[in-house]
Amino acid sequence: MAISDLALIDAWKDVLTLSKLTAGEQVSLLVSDDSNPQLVSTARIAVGQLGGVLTILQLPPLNGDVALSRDKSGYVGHTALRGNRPALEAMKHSDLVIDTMMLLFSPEQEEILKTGARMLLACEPPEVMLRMKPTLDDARRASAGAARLATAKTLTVTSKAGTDFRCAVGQYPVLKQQGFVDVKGGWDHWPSCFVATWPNEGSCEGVIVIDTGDILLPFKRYAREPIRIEIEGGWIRRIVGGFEAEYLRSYMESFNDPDAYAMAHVGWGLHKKAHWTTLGLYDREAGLSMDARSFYGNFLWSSGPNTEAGGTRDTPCHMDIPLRGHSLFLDGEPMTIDGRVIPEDQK
Ligand SMILES: O=c1ccc(O)c[nH]1
Repeated sequence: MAISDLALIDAWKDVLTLSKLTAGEQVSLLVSDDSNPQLVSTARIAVGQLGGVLTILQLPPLNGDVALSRDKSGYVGHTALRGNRPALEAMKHSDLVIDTMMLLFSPEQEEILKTGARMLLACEPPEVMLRMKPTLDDARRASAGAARLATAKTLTVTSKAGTDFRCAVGQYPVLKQQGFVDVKGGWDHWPSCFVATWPNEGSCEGVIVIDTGDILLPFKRYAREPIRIEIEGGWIRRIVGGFEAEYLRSYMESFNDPDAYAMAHVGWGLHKKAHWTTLGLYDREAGLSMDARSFYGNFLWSSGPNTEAGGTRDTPCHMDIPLRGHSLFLDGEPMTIDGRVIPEDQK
């Protein structure tokens, strides 16, 4: 449903203010051919009204001929920034980068963040961004989850459908997503609210069962039957089931890249305005489905790249799989039980 430019300009101003944009700061707005025009035009006005010094970087599209879908998260890491020194330097000299193109999982993103620039990814449909506009309350919940995750040594997950998974954590940083970026060198994504980390290398063991109705991204489909993922030593070894399992296997095989099978981030959703149901109501090409990644109490696990965590696996194949009805424990303490968030400070 359409929203007014005025509403979106106001939302940008709120999110940029939460992101501590101050007058005189250098802001780069990264745009590509499939950036949402209303997002771009309203961001320009909001940055201007807050006194930011704006540079717009328009980069050509890439990967269209190698990706198997139009989803920006369906082929990650290799971006039009590779080899483009002027654009990279502009971003490295910025205080804030607004990314409507999707640099996530690229080595260039890490290079930019190391300079202290803050980065905000923004590429969902405008009305979704408005509905899920970040608040300080989202930040409070995400910070509480992240603080608990930062001291954890083990993460275990179970479900009535048969998930029985464990891993050690602590080797990699915590990923806290709250929808705005208020720290130097920080990265965030409007809209989102969840926490995660990458398991210690080689430590993931067990089974994850994707049940009927669970979501597979970037397929943007609800599974119509269970899929059993068998994990040993940090790697997905077998994907067992019927058609759904065959589809997933076949998609992952098409990348012809062993790193696609590495376990990547694991965590739980903390957004109260994100819905499991919206995926069924939207055209599949409309956005990334941050509702699915963020809905309150999900168990979000993923496969493939870990460059975002400072690792070296930069495979373009990245699955994000948010599951319902799971129980997630840190050192035996429940964060979720059957998909319900338990700690008071994350409510
Ligand atoms: O915002 C995001 C989007 C995808 C992902 O894997 C992590 N965070």
